[in-house]
Amino acid sequence: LLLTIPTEDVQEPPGFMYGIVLDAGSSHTALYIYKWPADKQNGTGVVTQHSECHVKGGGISSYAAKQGAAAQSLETCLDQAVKDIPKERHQLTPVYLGATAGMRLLHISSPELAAQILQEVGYKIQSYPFSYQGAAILSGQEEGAYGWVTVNYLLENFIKYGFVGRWFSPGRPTVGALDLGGASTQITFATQEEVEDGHDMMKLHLYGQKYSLYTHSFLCYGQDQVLKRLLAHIVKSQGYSESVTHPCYPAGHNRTLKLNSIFNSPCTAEYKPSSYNSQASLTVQGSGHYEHCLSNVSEIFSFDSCPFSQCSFDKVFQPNVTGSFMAFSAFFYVHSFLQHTTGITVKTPSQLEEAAQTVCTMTFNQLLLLAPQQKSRLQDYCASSVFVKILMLRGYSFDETSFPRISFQKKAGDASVGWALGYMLSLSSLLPAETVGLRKALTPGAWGTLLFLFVLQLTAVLVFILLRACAGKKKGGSESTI
Ligand SMILES: Nc1ncnc2c1ncn2[C@@H]1O[C@H](COP(=O)(O)OP(=O)(O)OP(=O)(O)O)[C@@H](O)[C@H]1O
Ligand SMILES: [Ca+2]
Repeated sequence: LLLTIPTEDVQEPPGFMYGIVLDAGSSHTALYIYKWPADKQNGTGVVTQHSECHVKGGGISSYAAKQGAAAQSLETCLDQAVKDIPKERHQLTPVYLGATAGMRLLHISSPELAAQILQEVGYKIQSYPFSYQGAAILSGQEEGAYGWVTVNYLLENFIKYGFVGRWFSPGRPTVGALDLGGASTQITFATQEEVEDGHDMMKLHLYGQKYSLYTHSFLCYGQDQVLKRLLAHIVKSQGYSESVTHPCYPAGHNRTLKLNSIFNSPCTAEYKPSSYNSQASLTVQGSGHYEHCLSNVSEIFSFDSCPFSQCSFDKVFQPNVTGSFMAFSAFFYVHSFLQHTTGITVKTPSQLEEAAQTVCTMTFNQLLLLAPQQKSRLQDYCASSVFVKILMLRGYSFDETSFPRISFQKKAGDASVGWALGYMLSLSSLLPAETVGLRKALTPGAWGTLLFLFVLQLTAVLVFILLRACAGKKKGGSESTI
């Protein structure tokens, strides 16, 4: 009967709820729309990505000098969101803006400008029909932790829907998250080891499980800022002359730039000359010399003196890396460029080194033939690859065993990997601390019928037993008379 009676989980067609996150990164802003079935119990792992929109131009912090321009840059994507989300859901749709390292840097150099930009983008979002939930600068720890939440939510490592119609804890280990942005980089993973610096520790309570995370964000170690710092270091070490040799640029490749474009960031302050003409031109001449590139990139890290039992670099504590990792954003771009241009499958530390070395010795024209659509970035891939190699192998200490357990990807299923999804899940009620129990429900009609049939069956059995007993007595009585 249970098999034949139709059960219903929903009384009406489900419909979706929506949520929007604007990821205001240092190099660009992306708008993500997420959705989940409107009737589903909170927290049951059903949030998926509906669509995404990439804002043209730079990150919001790059519009510091132009009042109103940062807000205006978001219009196209916000207009798109109005079209992507059904009209009747607009007012129920929360919208969050989170800014990362570009705004952290602007906050260092000019807190007033940073506040003004946040305010103007906030006003712009509020002019749309959605439910505005604020515009904030995320701390490095938040950025790392939300990235980790996204990765593990998408991999269904917190809870999973079983075929018997119940959510359960899959009991799998979680996966670490490695994010390489334009201005900062984050490493986050669950660890049993003691985290010696309290700033790098985060405790999360999700779905009835406790997670102890190590997370650290390195400001000025995002790809764009590293390239800037490398140039600044080269300019300084070659005596601030008007023309410098860059060992990580392809041999024979030249470039001219303004000194201001190197020294306009707090990340290059330590290399800045005491006085200089910001409009002066600098000629950079590539030499494509792998060994020199390696030593110059190594010099922008500090590997000496550690106040803890062990450090990654720059006096930052790090426990041993453990388990699997997902590496996204520029880790993915660099990894896929290396594999595409060199034909080497980069799965081990030595393959990473071999591929980086190969790219560093290629000429600009060789690179252009292999990746013509990336013309403006080609000069930087050798430096970025060498940086990724040093950061992962010497900094984070991934080795022959742990490196192959890193998966380089920008998407998991249909969703982009980054902190945005984890941010929305955490700020809304979609990520409960306690475990969720969900049962199949019967419609009242079916429940009543079953109850009636059960009572009927019970009565029939009782009547049957009673009749049998009576018949037995009668039989016994007639026997005694014989
Ligand atoms: N398609 C691409 N190919 C290669 N590199 C890219 C591509 N798109 C972006 N990048 C570069 O990758 C780096 C990281 O980009 P991403 O968008 O993750 O940074 P962001 O979010 O703007 O920065 P942050 O997280 O530090 O605030 C940047 O240096 C960016 O210029
Ligand atoms: Ca980012």
